[in-house]
Amino acid sequence: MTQRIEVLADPEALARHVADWTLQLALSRPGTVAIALSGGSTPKRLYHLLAASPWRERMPWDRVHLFWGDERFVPADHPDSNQGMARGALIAHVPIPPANLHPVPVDGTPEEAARRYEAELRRFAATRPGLPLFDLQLLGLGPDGHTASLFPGTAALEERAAWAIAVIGAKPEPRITLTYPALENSAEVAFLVAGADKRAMLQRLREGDRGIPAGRLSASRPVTIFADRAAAP
Ligand SMILES: O=C(O)[C@H](O)[C@@H](O)[C@H](O)[C@H](O)COP(=O)(O)O
Repeated sequence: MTQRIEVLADPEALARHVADWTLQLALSRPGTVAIALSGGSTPKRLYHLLAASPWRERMPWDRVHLFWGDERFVPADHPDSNQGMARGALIAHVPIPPANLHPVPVDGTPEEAARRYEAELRRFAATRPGLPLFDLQLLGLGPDGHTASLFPGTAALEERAAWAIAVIGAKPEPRITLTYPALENSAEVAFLVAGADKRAMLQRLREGDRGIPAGRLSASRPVTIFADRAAAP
């Protein structure tokens, strides 16, 4: 993975910078703008900003399609839901058409819900021939080196065919995660990394350490890491 890093003073500066960057990216696309969101605490401020002035007014919401890189298998109104977090921080406050929302299903069994999400992704991909699945994949970095719900030592790390799979046993609740082939199928991949507790893992990510899940991503385009100074001194 080729990567570049941008270091911002603190989480607030990081969120503002990524909000500007996301806006520019969205405005540079002529058609649909497919963004896969991440869960976690770091992007929440970004989502709040995109729902506020001046980003809210400038984003081409009618062309933006939102997906999720991973989801906890809990109802959307559960405090742990990534969809719920994005709805509360962003979606409820912007004029995005409901048809442009592509949340991960959380009904039925996790395995079957993952298959339905995969089908949704493939349907969407078919509407943009010649383009990657996503324009932007936002990712976080866990303290154990995980990204999306690709956790160390899980079978999901080896999946090269399916785009979405269920991850059972890594966390108390089942997860549904996009796999490397889907995460890598994006024009831009951006990691948002903040806080001193991420320092060691960020160092490993920067070294391209394939011993951590985040380090195994091999995107065809350079990956951008947006970090705050606490994470990247
Ligand atoms: O739903 C999730 O848990 C994630 O998508 C996960 O991969 C997250 O991005 C990292 O754990 C970083 O989370 P923080 O931003 O909270 O550190």
